[in-house]
Amino acid sequence: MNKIFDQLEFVENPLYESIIDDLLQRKYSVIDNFFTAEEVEVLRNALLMKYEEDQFKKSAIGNKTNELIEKEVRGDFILWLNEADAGKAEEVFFNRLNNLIDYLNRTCFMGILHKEFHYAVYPEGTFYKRHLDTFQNDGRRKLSIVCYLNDDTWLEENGGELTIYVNENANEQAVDLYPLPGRMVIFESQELEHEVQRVQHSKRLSITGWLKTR
Ligand SMILES: O=C(O)CCC(=O)C(=O)O
Ligand SMILES: [Fe+2]
Repeated sequence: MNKIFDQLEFVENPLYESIIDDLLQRKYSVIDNFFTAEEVEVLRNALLMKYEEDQFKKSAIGNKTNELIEKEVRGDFILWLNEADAGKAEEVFFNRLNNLIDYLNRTCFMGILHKEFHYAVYPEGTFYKRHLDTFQNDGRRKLSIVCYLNDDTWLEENGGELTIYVNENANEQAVDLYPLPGRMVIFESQELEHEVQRVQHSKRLSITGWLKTR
């Protein structure tokens, strides 16, 4: 199909439009129920199976120092996803994300060419100290995306909030977001510092990733 038909077929998507509006206005967007309860359950089960099979690795931080210092910064365990040999669960995930990426590229000329995603498990007692995602020394990271895979028994006292630091009229404000199942948070990687508060009583499950240019 040629370009003109492509454009004629374009259908405005209200959800994606609201994400774009949020990003333009405040550099982050929170989308509850981006994934359905069933999709979250399937992804959570896939994550837990791999976690129990010991496929996860202790996360590292940009400048490799020693284990002790790393634990003081971030305590999660991760497993990178490979879209090329994704299972059924991850296929649903990538389809949904690719749709959003296509839309962003078409409507905002975002120029997103690459993406990288990993599963993450924050065991009880762990956290990720305040940082910018360019900490990982990757200037190509444009948008950070986090999708939460906890079950619906997740309680406020479990902590694990994602705190995003936003500047409003030169005042810094901390926005606390609970890792609720099906919730997706998307924010500007180069702009917003954020942290994961200490997780209590349970482990915190998610997929985190980046949309990248060039
Ligand atoms: O899990 C989250 O809410 C955020 C994770 C994060 O900041 C990161 O992996 O860089
Ligand atoms: Fe981060």
